[in-house]
Amino acid sequence: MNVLEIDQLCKSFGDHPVIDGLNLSVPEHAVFGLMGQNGAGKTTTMRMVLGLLKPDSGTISVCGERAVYGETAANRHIGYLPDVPEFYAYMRPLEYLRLCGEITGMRPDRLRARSEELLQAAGLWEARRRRIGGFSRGMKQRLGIAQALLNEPRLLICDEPTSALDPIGRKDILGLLSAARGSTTVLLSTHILSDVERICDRVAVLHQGRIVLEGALGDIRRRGTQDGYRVEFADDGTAEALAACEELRSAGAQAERSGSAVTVKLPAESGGQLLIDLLSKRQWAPVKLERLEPSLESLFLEAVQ
Ligand SMILES: Nc1ncnc2c1ncn2[C@@H]1O[C@H](COP(=O)(O)OP(=O)(O)OP(=O)(O)O)[C@@H](O)[C@H]1O
Repeated sequence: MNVLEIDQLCKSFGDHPVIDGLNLSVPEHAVFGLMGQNGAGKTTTMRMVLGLLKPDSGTISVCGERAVYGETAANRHIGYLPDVPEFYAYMRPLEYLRLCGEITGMRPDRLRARSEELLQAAGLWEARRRRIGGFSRGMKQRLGIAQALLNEPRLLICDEPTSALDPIGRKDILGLLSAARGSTTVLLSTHILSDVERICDRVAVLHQGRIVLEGALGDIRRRGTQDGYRVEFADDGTAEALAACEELRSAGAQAERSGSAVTVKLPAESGGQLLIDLLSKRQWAPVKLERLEPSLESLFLEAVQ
């Protein structure tokens, strides 16, 4: 079942179309990375899912329930972590969670148990007597996740949750989001590709208002239009000869030499056979031949160019 379904969504600001026929399905229990350049419309999309912004057209369903601008009914399925969560600085974490739980009508015994459990999971139990005003950005982000998970939402939406954090803070947040996948579905917007590679099982790239690339991370890698190899020789001369080889160029390949190794990028349809045939015909025996996994960065750049 899909926790989130977006169908033909459009949104313009003035005469500037930001979202232009967006379709997106987020399956249950995925950690789904919504990628896009600055200004691609990731936050705009999330605000429409939360009913905070009115789409010009199109539909959004959360757990089968229509999300409507200005109405909060579909939001009971959603936990939301904004990029910079705001807190009352004078409060302590348990007080803050109690306030949030009371606002949404949680039962007092359930609220207490859930708050304690989430503070432990977020690594904030030791800090439970400190005021939030003295928390680091990473601690605030972890408290934000605890708060967003309080009501056991089916969908946790996080808007660039790691962008302001140092590597340790990032690792903590990614660990928490990854652990949350057992109990919820995580939709995470980001332009940090290494974060996506670390925790997401599905990704979508938003560009010019639409999804231009979408799927499971492994499938997307296989779908790249270039097939890369690294060929290493015992000497620089053979590497130079391969890099300059006319047959590679006429097959639409790119070759780049570094010392005695050559990186060859072949069009996907020609496959590695072309390279193997060439090495055998010229009797250029490599000491090492490896296939390169396309990086998410190269796939992302290919999708948005
Ligand atoms: N309320 C608004 N009024 C006018 N233009 C807006 C408004 N909100 C967003 N925009 C414009 O819509 C476009 C998409 O913005 P949005 O914040 O959704 O992008 P984003 O993908 O989240 O970017 P970033 O990664 O930089 O946060 C931008 O050009 C932005 O200037």
